[in-house]
Amino acid sequence: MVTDASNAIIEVRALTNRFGDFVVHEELDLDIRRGEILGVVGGSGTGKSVLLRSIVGLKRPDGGTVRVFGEDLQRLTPAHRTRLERRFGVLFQRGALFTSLNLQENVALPLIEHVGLSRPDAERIARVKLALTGLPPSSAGLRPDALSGGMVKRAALARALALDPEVLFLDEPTAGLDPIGAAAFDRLLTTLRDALGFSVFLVTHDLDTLYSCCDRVAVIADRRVLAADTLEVVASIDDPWVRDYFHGPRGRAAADAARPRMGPSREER
Ligand SMILES: Nc1ncnc2c1ncn2[C@@H]1O[C@H](COP(=O)(O)OP(=O)(O)OP(=O)(O)O)[C@@H](O)[C@H]1O
Repeated sequence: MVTDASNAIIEVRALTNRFGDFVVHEELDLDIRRGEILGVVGGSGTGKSVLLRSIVGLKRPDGGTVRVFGEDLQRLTPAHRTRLERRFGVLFQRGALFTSLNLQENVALPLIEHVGLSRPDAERIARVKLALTGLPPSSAGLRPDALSGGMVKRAALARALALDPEVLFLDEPTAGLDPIGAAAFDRLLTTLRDALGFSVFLVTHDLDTLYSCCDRVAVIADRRVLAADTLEVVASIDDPWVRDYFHGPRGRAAADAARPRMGPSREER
């Protein structure tokens, strides 16, 4: 999908984050555009999750601004901010489903808490969301510990979709899945984005995911966004981490696997 630079729904400007003396981000700029799947990559500890948390309002930045749907997050009243945050769906790295609740109850919870739906109505919608993510009706009554890793990810995605978000934040959604499960999750994400039109901020280490579903890729290095562009442009940047990541053995394998779909690379044309 080609996205329009003028259509940014989230604008991060001069963001600074630190923990004590340790500076994670310094003057970091990044846009998330309407309808895109933006992959966010970078070495371990470069601040991808902290960036996600700053945007969704879980970490107060030490400097800079985060504008979401045109509004400066820091300047909103708590009530306004809560309303705005309801337009986000978040899937955290470690699943974050309640283990004591079954899937239907897990997905229904935000609808009861944030929208005030009755339990039967919320559970009816929850079953629709579970079906959207490809889970069978029989899964609704199961608890997370009775499911495979791939099913847990789907259920967590169903919960992130509970409130029909305009932006979905995913922190390493395919971590821990086998390659077939990961590829199925990538396809599911693309299908749902195409059908529902949300935007996605996707933190990942998974090169196959970048090739199969991301419209743009942002590389975080040295406390900033080194580049945010199409995969082809980003992979051609002259930077040691980019070279190792995109052009090492795993990067070449992912590029080879994607080539039949994406066509020849720039060097091959
Ligand atoms: N609450 C915290 N207190 C202190 N330091 C923190 C806290 N949260 C994150 N950090 C530090 O900030 C840096 C960035 O963390 P973050 O989790 O965003 O990295 P990441 O790029 O997502 O890493 P990975 O790819 O390994 O998940 C790390 O050095 C981490 O130790």
